[in-house]
Amino acid sequence: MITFSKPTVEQFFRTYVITNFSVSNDEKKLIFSANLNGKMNLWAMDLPDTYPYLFAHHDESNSFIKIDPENRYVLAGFDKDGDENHQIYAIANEGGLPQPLITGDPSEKFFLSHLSEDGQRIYYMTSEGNPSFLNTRVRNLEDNSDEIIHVGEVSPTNLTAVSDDEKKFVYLRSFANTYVTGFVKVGNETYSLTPDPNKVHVTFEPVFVDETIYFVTDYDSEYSYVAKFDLNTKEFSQVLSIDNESINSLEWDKTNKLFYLLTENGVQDNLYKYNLSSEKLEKLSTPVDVIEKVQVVKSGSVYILGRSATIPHNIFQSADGSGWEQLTNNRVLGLSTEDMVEPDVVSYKSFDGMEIEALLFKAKPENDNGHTIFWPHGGPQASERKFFRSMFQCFLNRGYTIFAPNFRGSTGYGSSFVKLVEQDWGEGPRLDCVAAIEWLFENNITDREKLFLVGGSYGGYMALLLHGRHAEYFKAVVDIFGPSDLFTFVNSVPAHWKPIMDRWLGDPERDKERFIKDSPVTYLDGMVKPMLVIQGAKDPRVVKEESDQIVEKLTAEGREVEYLLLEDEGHGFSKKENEIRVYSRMLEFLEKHQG
Ligand SMILES: CC(=O)N[C@@H](C)C(=O)N[C@@H](C)C(=O)N[C@@H](C)C(=O)O
Repeated sequence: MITFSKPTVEQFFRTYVITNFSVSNDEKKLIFSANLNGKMNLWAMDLPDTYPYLFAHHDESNSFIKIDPENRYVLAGFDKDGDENHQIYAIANEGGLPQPLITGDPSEKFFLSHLSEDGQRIYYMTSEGNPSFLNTRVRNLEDNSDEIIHVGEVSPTNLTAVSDDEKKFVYLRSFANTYVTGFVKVGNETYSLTPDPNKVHVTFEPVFVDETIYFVTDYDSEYSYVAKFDLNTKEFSQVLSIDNESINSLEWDKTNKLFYLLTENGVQDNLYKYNLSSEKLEKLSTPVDVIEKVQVVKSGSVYILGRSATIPHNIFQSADGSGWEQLTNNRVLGLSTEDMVEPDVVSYKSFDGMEIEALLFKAKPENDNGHTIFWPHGGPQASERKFFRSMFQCFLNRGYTIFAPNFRGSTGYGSSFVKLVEQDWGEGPRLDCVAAIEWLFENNITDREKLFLVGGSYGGYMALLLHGRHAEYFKAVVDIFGPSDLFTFVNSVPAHWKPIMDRWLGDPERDKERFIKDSPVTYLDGMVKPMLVIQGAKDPRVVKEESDQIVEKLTAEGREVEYLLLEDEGHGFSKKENEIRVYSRMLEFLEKHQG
């Protein structure tokens, strides 16, 4: 009989990511962004035909897709090599090469906010002339006029909703990830959507429904809920909350007068349907655990993009939220879901008794190499969830067990929990990681001599910090674009992040002692284990200098450090060949240091 060899790294990394999609009003065209041909491009399906064809070729990451309601053109945002300076392009309705529409100097950003119902006016935000707070402008496609309608001030300000008559505008102003206020502008009048904008809370997902603005907020609450602002009485009131779940997105079905609500519940999402007139809330079953986008079209059909731990990104459609048809067939080359690993959701007590949830991916006995990878997630105000990562499934297949804790500061566990990392990047979350490691040993999941540490972004920062302060736990460490020095990091982030750095991380002068204590570079002497550092040269969030400096300093001390720099990537690896290069190198590095 013919026997086949074990799956290769290449097999896992030939899985594609779908980052976004949009369906035309008539549901004849579905456009999605994916790296199907190795780089990120736009692909389309002429529904009900689900065979994808190349729709727009640009080889760059996409930030949005918007189809003209009259099907004359498509708008899309692209950056350059991961620099996140997204600009707005137009594509013919039949597809082709994107042509610049609202663009400027390559260092500027242009974000789509809203396209008018008739497809004639494009509302957008730009860094041009206001890099920290952003300005809002409207481009009229009929006469090509372009005017400013709002000057951002105080903090980054985003136009988030426009009424059908284009006379009322909702703006959100961010002071932190956990402090976002909303206000509506009607003529010369401005009203706060919540009773007191000076109270710390978030406001997002505003939707105009006749004379009411529905939105999501955690105003005076631990979990975010749906609230409304009555434009006639100017009154705020609560509409709907779901016990212990944070409502995260709100999609309005205009035809059936109902909302699709997406909630974040720890490591997975739930989808609900809420009928506005009957006030009936219905929980829907979904084909995936984590949903990244929901779109409801004119007919009332609902489309979702999502993934589970063993199911890569796919797009599904349902007539009414019950029963899903899978439209894309994105799968891992030659492997079934049974060949992969579904995580266990576990929890452990941290140093102060706080309960921390975590995902434990156990290597299958036939693959198990006895080693564990400890993975602190990025963000930090994000979480590790039940979503497919080709890197995880590949490493599991090679025999590594993976442990990913949702340390304090992670999202999905209420507003107070997520705030615990603010102005405390290096103490509480680090001790949660240390408690997790001890828990792995105590429960015989991991052998003391067989632990690796791998993390990206904030997870890379945590990997560096844990390495510097607790090197005894690890055999070797992989840092993927992690901040290495909080003093240099705080000054090098994108301009529109700067106004929120104080609440998020702190002030380098006021908090000098803490910045020193929590900066990985303070602990160079402790970084004695072999290390691999990976960085995208165009990363605008954690700039190349953050990795350069730690590599230079450790090399000067004679430590064992490998450095992989990718010239055409930013904060992530969007190009297939780069992804394969990065993860093959990581695997080689781990195998070399198994001992
Ligand atoms: C709204 C927003 O973008 N806020 C940013 C300050 C933010 O939280 N960004 C994170 C998603 C991020 O990029 N963090 C880096 C450091 C990481 O990936 O960990």
